[in-house]
Amino acid sequence: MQVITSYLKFSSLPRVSAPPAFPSSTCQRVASAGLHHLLMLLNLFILSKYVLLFYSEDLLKCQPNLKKKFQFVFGGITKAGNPTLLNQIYIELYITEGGTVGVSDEHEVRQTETVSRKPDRPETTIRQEDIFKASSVKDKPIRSVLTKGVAGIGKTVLTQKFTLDWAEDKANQDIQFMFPFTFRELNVLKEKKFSLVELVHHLFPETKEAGICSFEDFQVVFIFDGLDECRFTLDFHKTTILTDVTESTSVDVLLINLIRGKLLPSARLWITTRPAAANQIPPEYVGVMTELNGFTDPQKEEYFKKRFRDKNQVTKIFSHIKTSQSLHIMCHIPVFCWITATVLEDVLKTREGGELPKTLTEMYIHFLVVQAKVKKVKYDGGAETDPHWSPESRKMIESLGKLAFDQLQKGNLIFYESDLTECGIDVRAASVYSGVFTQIFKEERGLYQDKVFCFIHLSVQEFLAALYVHLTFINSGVNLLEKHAVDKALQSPHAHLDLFLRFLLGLSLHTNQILLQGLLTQTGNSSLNSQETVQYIKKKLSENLSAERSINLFHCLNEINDCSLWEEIQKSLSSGSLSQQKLSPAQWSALVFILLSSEDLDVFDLRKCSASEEALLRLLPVVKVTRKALLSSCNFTERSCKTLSSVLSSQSSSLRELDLSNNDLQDPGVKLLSAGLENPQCKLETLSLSGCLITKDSCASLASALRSNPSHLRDLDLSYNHPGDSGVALLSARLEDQQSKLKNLRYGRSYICEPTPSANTIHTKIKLSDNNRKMTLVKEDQSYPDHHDRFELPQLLCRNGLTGRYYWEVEWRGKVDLSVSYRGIKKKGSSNGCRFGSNDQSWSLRCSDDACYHVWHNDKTASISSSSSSVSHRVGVYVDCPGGTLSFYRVSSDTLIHLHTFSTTFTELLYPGFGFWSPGSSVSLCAVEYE
Ligand SMILES: Nc1ncnc2c1ncn2[C@@H]1O[C@H](COP(=O)(O)OP(=O)(O)OP(=O)(O)O)[C@@H](O)[C@H]1O
Repeated sequence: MQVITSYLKFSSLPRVSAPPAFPSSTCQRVASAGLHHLLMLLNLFILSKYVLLFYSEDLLKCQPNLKKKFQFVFGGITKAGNPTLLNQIYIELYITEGGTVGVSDEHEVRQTETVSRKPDRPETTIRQEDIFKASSVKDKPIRSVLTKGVAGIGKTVLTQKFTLDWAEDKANQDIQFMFPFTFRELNVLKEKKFSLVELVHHLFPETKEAGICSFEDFQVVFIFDGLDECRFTLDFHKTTILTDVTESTSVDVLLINLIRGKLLPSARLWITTRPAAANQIPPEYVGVMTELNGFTDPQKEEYFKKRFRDKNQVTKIFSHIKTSQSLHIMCHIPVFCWITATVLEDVLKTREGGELPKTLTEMYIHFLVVQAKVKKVKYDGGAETDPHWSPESRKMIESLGKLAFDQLQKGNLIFYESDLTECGIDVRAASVYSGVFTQIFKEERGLYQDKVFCFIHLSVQEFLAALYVHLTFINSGVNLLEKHAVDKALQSPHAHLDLFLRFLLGLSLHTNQILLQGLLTQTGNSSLNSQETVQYIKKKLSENLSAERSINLFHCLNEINDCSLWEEIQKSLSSGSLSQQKLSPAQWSALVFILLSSEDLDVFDLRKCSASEEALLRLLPVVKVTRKALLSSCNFTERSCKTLSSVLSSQSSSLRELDLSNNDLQDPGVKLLSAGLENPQCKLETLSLSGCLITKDSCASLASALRSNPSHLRDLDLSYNHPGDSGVALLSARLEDQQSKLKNLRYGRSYICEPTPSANTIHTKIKLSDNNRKMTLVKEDQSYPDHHDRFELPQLLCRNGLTGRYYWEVEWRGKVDLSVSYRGIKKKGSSNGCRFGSNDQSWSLRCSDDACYHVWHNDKTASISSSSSSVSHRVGVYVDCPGGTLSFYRVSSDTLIHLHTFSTTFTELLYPGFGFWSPGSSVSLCAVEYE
């Protein structure tokens, strides 16, 4: 074989047996060679051609085996029933490039790089057959791809399709060998020793039969599916370097060296994993990171069309799914489509309408019930109306549950006969079990031709394991988990108890226990008390968990219908514990998934999560289902306008009120937005564009949009902009139009109020005059009665508690503070706790004749840029309490020039306040006219 290989090196090797073209280099050499040489070259060419034919035939032997192995999927396979062809049910999956390898302490620098590069790079999608041709890596071939995806998103099916397309000559014809491994298979070889060549021969015996012992000269692809299931410790630090493909060692050493690129460096690798286990591979060995994002809405429908060929049945089932938002959303994950299809097929057969499953646990309970029914009717000869749980089937679930739990604890996903016996499952009956509960338990021919077993999908094992823990506690009071289930899941190294925890929590709900009536002979307290668990989860969420772990805990809260979920997600996002830049696209979609399936989101306040464009784009599906979106002061640009415009023109959008105030949208942004507004589908009723730096051009596009679609918008707020007289005229014409619904138009200065100084807080040396509208710091004490609220510093609060939006204007002299403050600001003493702007209770613009303007909050200051700070003595203050903004403007010949905006969340009632620094300094409240 060595000789053959060296000849193969000489020419380029086509994978199929087509005769190779006479190499052009050979032709050139022929021209210049003598006869002797000519004959020699001819011999060599014929020999190489012969070898290629011979070898290609061997290569071809591998393909049919792979084809045979991968043409079916488990979903729907029954031993007695019809196998499902992968090509028949396959839906093209949406793979995105990007995402980061999980948290890994050793490679922080590299990770920071990856993360910080990410926002500039738009996500690109890749087709399955192009997985080694990612667009982000153009300059060199991609050696390794790591694909992350949550449980059941379709990683295995994807690798299967990739292999099948190759084996069927449909794609990637430059690859000569493809070796698809699963970590499940490899785990079984944990104790054995192999060289790489022996390992390939062992798992792909056809390569051994063909005598193929060397792969250096071929384009070889290794696929390793399910890194999360890996039971080896992959220690990249300590494992010795191995370069010899014929040297025997343990499988983990082979794997590590393949991944490092030391062993068979020419090979390409594709590894798939659930996200939490991705960090087992150091980022430097990952050429490209990709993520699987599940089905889009049309793909969900396509799935059901392919699954049920009867059109009526598809329409019936799919319209059922659509009646439950959470179910429809859940079907974004393919395995739930499969389970849903199985469940609904049964539900619709037995009863029309009725409650549809909403959570994962509910869905799997229904699935189990369906299996019990099938067993009863198909195998036990029972009638449809008989109770579906019998003492035998109860016993069977208990035994399968024990097996699932014991093996999950040990990290085993493949079992031997001895494991079954240990759980009280009769080995002889095992085949009956797999025949009966075919969709739960399947029998596979193992590597040594002995029988091995596994559950039809890992999630089914996770569900049955949780059910077993629950049953044991209810029946005997024994808690099989030595510690709190949440801790146990959080401490499991590759998050392999995450789904288990979700199911366990789900089973603690009484409503779910009812669904299991007949299997559970009694309902009762589960090992987890829902309320205590909610508190415990919230505590854990406040600790520094990885995004994956936090997201699983959100799923858990959802599973027990906890209504504070949205609040918790907001908290994590706004506190930075779930840092928005670090969330991968799939993690964002997981958050959206949780939010949409759990909450009735009437009002959505983006600022409570993160006031940014990035967050808006990620959470857009949430914006679409809310009635009122508060998006003020979020640093939006034109990009957001374009996206929001598409939401406005979407028929399915529920949005009726949109607050975009205090974003620098400017005219191009508003133009984009107007395109959405003019769409007849747009049903927006209230739009606020206050303080968006817009001019008469925006008014023109808005007026034109309102002419095209006059039937919905009622309130339009354009205050604090520069519409000019012509802009105002254009929009005022819409107010007068009979057809138009527009009733309220705000522009110019709006929300005007006049603060009233509070006599109880005013410092004794501040004199009130001009009907209490002028305040001056004087040298003499004024005669105010004693009051515990009186400031000991020369300042005062006004009486007006602010809750909405307000604007006031003042004329000032000397050195003064124009402030807003919570009422609780300290009054006594002269420390920072009392002075406006020097604490977290108050915000202040300090104006002084000589030092221009400075803003102050919490003892931190910033000066205002010189271009806008040429001092005028008239200042406008605009506060938007719900929007969390406080803006200051310089007023110059009736124009507002923006000085500064504080963006925050006001947690208490605000009060206007004024402070004075030098005797003679004064503030006068101005009368402002509505425009
Ligand atoms: N592209 C697809 N088209 C149609 N059905 C799919 C597709 N991907 C997955 N499915 C369905 O979902 C099931 C689960 O998919 P798969 O086993 O590939 O998920 P996974 O991501 O490997 O899950 P896990 O991490 O739990 O191992 C499949 O058996 C199949 O029924």
